[in-house]
Amino acid sequence: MRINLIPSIEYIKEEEMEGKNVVVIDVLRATSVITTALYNGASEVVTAVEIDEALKYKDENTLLGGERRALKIDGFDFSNSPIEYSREAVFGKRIVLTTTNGTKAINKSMRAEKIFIGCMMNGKAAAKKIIEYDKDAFIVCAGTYGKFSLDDFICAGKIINDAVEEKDVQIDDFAAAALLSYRDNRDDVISYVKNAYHYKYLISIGLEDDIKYCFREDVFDVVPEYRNGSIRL
Ligand SMILES: O=C(O)[C@H](CS(=O)(=O)O)OP(=O)(O)O
Ligand SMILES: [Mg+2]
Repeated sequence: MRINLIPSIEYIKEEEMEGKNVVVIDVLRATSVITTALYNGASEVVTAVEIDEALKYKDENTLLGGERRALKIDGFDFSNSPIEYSREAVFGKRIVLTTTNGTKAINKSMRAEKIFIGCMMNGKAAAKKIIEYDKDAFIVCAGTYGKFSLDDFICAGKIINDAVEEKDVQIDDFAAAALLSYRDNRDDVISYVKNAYHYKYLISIGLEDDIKYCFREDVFDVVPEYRNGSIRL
């Protein structure tokens, strides 16, 4: 089995995903939000690319979350801060999420056989999941505004590290670079991520706690999966 890394949305070739499994990563912060919400008992997460599309889902059992320029959208229940998606807030609720990068990366991965949601907090579980299926897989980094982003890259490195420790898999050179970056920086991943544009932007608007939250490793043993229009455990 082989794991290839797609470094950002602009590198996705949708036709290459046919018959492969995919782990989509947007560690800051969409896939960290999805994993947190489902772990805390949300019934499902539906992704919407546009704000108007998300608003159409609103009903008494549905909460809207997401961001534009990393800020809460008018009329929405949550921003894109995973810390807001507590058990008290989301248990039994459907969440509709629209974000700049992560929900687009999920949408562009629809042709894959299986679509899993990965982040630092469920990295080991996500690695085990792709190994369990023993099928060629892509790790898709959402990136920021379509471009490569260090935060997703090091998270991919963590998942690849966990996968190669589990099984002797082949990896492409992007995956090897991510693996080396993770291994060289695993003792202080946040110092590595400080070099990322997106880190600096989130810090500038006061979201340091979100970054610390998202870079905790293996605190959730669940792997959300997209199936038939929504993401569930
Ligand atoms: O909320 C986030 O962290 C980003 C927003 S942006 O890149 O600053 O516009 O969204 P995401 O889709 O989770 O990367
Ligand atoms: Mg992001």
